[in-house]
Amino acid sequence: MITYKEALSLVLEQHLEFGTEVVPLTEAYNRVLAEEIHADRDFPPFNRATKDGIALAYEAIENGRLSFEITGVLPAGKPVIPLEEPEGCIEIMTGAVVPYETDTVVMYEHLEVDGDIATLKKIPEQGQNIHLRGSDHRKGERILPKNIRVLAAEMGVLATVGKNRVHVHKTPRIALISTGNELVEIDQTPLLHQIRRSNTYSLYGALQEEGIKPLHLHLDDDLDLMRQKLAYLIDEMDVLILSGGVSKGKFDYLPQVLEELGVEKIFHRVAQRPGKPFWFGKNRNRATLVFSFPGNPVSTFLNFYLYFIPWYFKNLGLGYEPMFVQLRKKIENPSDLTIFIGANLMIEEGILLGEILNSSGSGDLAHLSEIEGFVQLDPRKASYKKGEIVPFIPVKNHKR
Ligand SMILES: Nc1nc2c(c(=O)[nH]1)N[C@H]1C(S)=C(S)[C@@H](COP(=O)(O)OP(=O)(O)OC[C@H]3O[C@@H](n4cnc5c(N)ncnc54)[C@H](O)[C@@H]3O)O[C@H]1N2
Ligand code: MOO
Repeated sequence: MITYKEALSLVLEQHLEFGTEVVPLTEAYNRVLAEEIHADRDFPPFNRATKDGIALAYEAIENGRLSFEITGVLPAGKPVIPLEEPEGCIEIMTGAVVPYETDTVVMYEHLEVDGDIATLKKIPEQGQNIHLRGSDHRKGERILPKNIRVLAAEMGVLATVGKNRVHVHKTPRIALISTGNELVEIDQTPLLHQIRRSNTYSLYGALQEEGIKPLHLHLDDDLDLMRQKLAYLIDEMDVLILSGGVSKGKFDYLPQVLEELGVEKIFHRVAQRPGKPFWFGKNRNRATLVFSFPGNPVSTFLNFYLYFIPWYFKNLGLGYEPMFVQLRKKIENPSDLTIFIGANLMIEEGILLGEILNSSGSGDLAHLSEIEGFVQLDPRKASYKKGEIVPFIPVKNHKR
């Protein structure tokens, strides 16, 4: 049996090409950019007034002038007009082009306006209230790198450079498959020996958070049916995520069927709890990856965030920085497995703390909605002290 660290690095070694595609900007949200974005003009493209008021030439103030005749009005969206008289001023609105002959904008609140004469209530600073052309970015400068997620701010940046069609990485074709004869559809009333399938619904949501719409299906523990359906899915999909049927039970057929179908086992079983019987493999010809997670609800859920998410982020070139928290209480891990315990985050005096929550084990599905992630405790004779720093695997807000 391999360690969690070894298993993770074997997963992260795998690379799949999903290809790229062009989508309309309104559909680019949550996708990953496959092109660098450059400023198509200076940012801002002209000297822009940042207040409603008047534009004037500061030299006139230096010459002792406090009152200015308004010689024109300049709204945003109109071509610039010149200041004809150096002793005059132009009424200007936020977002309008500051006339070349002027260098200072004074807002209405600092003026007394009587007819077409504006008088300063106080002496302004030269150059104030002007957002200078090119001061944010120069034309041609890179303003967004490749391989970042398009979120709200990026949508705005793409819009401002006129990208109504955006080059993004394709999302992978993923099949999400539950297995097990004890599972019934969620609209059915289970008999005493049955339960509704829930694991793949958790992961359906988790994949949707990544902008992925998986194919969602169920397989009964029937060898022939499994062979037939999985053969098709291995051909058609980039990734198979399975839940259940990978431990030592008499009907745990998956490892056997997957290998029969040419999916090479990379490992089976990891020295971790929960999630130990995880089976991971790859079909080399078709480059399909198979994440076959143990069926206990917490095991499936944890392993998805432990292995699939870091792999997916790395595969797309998105950063995935490990996160750490301080333990709020002393805790032991005398076992020989890496254990993962559900925890919440809290901040005390600016320090991120992990508070461990009690749960009744890997079948405790309802508890998952209360946790923000899992703390990772490697096997160790000495106990983990209060205040010790340990890795944390976030399951909420993991998009950093
Ligand atoms: N002799 C051994 N028995 C078991 C071992 C072992 O090493 N030796 N490992 C245990 C561990 S750890 C786990 S985890 C489970 C995993 O077993 P499987 O992957 O074969 O999962 P199943 O037996 O199919 O299911 C386990 C459990 O989870 C429920 N389940 C499965 N799928 C779903 C679903 N989609 N939604 C909700 N619940 C699901 C299933 O009904 C079972 O209760 O094996 C241990 N046994
Ligand atoms: O690994 Mo199992 O996931 O302990 O319950």
